[in-house]
Amino acid sequence: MTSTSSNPLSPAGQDETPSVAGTSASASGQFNSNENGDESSPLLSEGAPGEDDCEAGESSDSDSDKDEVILSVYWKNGKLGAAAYSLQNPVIFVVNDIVDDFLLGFKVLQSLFLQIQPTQVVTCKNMQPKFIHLLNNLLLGEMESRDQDLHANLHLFPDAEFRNDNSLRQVFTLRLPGEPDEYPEDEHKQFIRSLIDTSQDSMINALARLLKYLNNNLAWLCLSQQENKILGIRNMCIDQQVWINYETYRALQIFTHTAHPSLFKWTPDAHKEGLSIFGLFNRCCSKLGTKFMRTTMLQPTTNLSELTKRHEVITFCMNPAHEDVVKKMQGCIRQVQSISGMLPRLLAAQATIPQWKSLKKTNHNVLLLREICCQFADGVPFFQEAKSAIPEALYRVGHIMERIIDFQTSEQMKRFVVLPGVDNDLDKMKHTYANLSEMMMELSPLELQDLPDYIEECSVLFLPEIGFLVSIPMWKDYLTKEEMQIPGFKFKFIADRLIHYKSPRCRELDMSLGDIYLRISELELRIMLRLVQYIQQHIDSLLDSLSYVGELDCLISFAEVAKEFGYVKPTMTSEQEILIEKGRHPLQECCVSSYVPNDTFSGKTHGLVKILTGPNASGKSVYLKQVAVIAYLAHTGSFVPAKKAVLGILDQIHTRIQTTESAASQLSAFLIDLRQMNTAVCMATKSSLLIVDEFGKGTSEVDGLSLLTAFLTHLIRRGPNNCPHVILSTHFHRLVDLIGKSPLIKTYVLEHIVSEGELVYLFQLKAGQIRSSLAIEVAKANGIQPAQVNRATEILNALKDGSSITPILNHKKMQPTKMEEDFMKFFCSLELENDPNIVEVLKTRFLELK
Ligand SMILES: Nc1ncnc2c1ncn2[C@@H]1O[C@H](COP(=O)(O)OP(=O)(O)OP(=O)(O)O)[C@@H](O)[C@H]1O
Repeated sequence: MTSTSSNPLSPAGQDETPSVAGTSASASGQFNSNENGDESSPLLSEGAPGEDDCEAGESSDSDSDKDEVILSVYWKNGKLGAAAYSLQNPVIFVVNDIVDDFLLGFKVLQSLFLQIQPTQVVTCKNMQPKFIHLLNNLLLGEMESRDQDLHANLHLFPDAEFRNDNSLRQVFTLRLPGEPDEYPEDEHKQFIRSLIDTSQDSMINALARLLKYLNNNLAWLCLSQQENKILGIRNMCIDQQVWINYETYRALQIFTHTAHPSLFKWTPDAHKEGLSIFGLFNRCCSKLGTKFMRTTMLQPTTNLSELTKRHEVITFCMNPAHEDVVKKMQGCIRQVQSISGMLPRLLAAQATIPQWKSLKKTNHNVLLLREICCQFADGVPFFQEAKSAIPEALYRVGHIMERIIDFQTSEQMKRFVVLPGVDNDLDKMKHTYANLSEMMMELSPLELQDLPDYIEECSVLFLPEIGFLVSIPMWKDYLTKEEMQIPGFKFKFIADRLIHYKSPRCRELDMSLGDIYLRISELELRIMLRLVQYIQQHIDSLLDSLSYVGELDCLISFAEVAKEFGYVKPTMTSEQEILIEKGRHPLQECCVSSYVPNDTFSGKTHGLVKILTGPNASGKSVYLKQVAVIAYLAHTGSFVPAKKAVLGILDQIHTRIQTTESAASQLSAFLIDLRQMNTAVCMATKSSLLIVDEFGKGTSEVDGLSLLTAFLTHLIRRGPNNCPHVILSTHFHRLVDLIGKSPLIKTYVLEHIVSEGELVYLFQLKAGQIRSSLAIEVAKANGIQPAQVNRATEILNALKDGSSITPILNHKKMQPTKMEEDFMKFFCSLELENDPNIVEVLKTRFLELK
């Protein structure tokens, strides 16, 4: 893999990172601490060193090995953010928020550990127990390999310290050596914002806590406050994952949230998916599949074997001979439900009957799916995995549930009812309980014998918790309290003109059988608890199986889209190349009547830097996005919209396409552009793809052109072995001349023809370069007023010739009036030479005309 996939915190990792061109010098890690030992750059500007407020014990061993790597992680709402620092490479690395959760096995957290190999971990103690448990285990593994004590290294801090506002404030206390000392507060904040994306809540929380931890442990870490030991801050890639930031996701329309159109359904969170890649691909038939697809799209992978595995499933599902099998699989998947929501209730033995039913149905269908997968295991490793991903133990779980729960009666009684044959005592009690009515019928005549003669009828009944009662219809319309008293019988209550009494016989029955219902319920509850305990042992297997089902659903969905739109399987290689034949933009091709496909060849032999020019609206942006989307899709395991695609594994996809100004970012549009460009140039390796659409248009042409030239020159100077794939479009036609010649650069235009002043777009990419964006022709074709088009043409011609341009306000006067024309004619007819009265003559004639 590429250099970024190694531990970036190692000193070697630092060396491999290129130095930075552009604004953010500190991000390069090339700065040294303040040479004068000036106290104006402390490690952190706030907080008292030497104390630590964490709950776990701290190692205060000042002689400890100083190869300390501190990782701070924060996980909330399914998003993990992290920040890390090592003493040997004193740069902070941040990992922007990324989807990770226990259903996905916290894969991101695990690869972060493998990559960073932290010696200290800082996190919030209110994280889910599963998260803390995993951290413990990971750290334990790490510590075992280093022969260190676990508890000295896991630091849990209260939740209150991870509040976004406080965290951001803490982050702004960070002073970096690249920043001028005299920066006022606002500019300092803007400087920090230009380095990291402050909208990434989890990352900011993790970073803030890391800074606080470092600040409180200066002495222990052998850092002096005078010495600035944080030399920079950089974004970090996670191993086996393609680095893509949120701006790129937005620019490529991977996800698009639009507010819900229904006024009734409107809430601040009511979003629905707009036109997006996710929307196009999501044909999953279960929530698990949709969730898996979202995660897959948020975690494009560089793992070749994983991608090959996904491709094989898609190929299988696209085969017309397997249509029925796929339908059967989908039938099962539809019945599978995500049980994570019901888990707390289930494990607390409080699951409702519908929840038990859904658990049983889910388990049953997961096993059916396993059987289908096993039938086709030969040649499809993903199906082979079904055996281990869906363990046989689940058969037993299903069998036990079926054997124990009487679903039909449970539904009627709205409580957990156990089937006969599970417990002898229970069966006996139920038998007695079932025979109670017969017994009570036999008792009624006996009770009537003991009653006064004026009472002609009675019955015996049983009420749970009250016990046995004699029920007598009212023998008079109105009965006084005294009249209701019957010797030997104790009055209980009246309901529906029936008076209920406790007789001596009832009291005896209460003693022997009265709590039978309660005992039955208690025994059934105990059986349920045992069942829950058993299920709990297999819950992880069930959750793993659900993740397998989600993945299968997602891959079937990929296959359906690939089939419908004619996508092909990309060949993934470890070479530095992107070879796409007749590529298409998956969304754009659905929006135009006929889409023109285009090729993309990038690599050492084809050139790594492509500069695209073309008239406005000739298809440059669409082409750039098309390449990025195809490259991106290939790393999700999906097929791609092209005739043929061979793609070298990419470690990062950067784009500078769309500027989303937001109040939250508090950066101007141009600063956002700069940050995106700077991040790309700093991070990109030879295996990265940079897509740049019209960088520099947010400032003056000269400034924009200069910056773009500088960024590009920096990348090209890295040579064929280190230059990333760069595809950029620009209206700065002098760019190519300014950069100079290099075999790495190839120039392209999007074909068009101008016929009789009319511009016709062909959208076909061809080698070449244009010198004009034909904006005036575009304006004409798009209904701009002829007067404005003419004036624009006039100015353009004047600029080309270098002649002067008459300001628009004087322009009208340029058109001579009739009087002026007459005057000019008269003027031309004069013999001017040697006429001393010429001025007087002219004046007189002018006044005459006026
Ligand atoms: N390959 C294509 N086939 C068919 N239509 C296309 C193709 N590419 C682009 N178009 C159409 O052209 C329109 C303009 O494309 P695009 O926005 O990419 O132009 P542009 O060159 O980037 O323009 P500008 O320089 O003004 O930003 C698209 O909205 C789409 O309708």
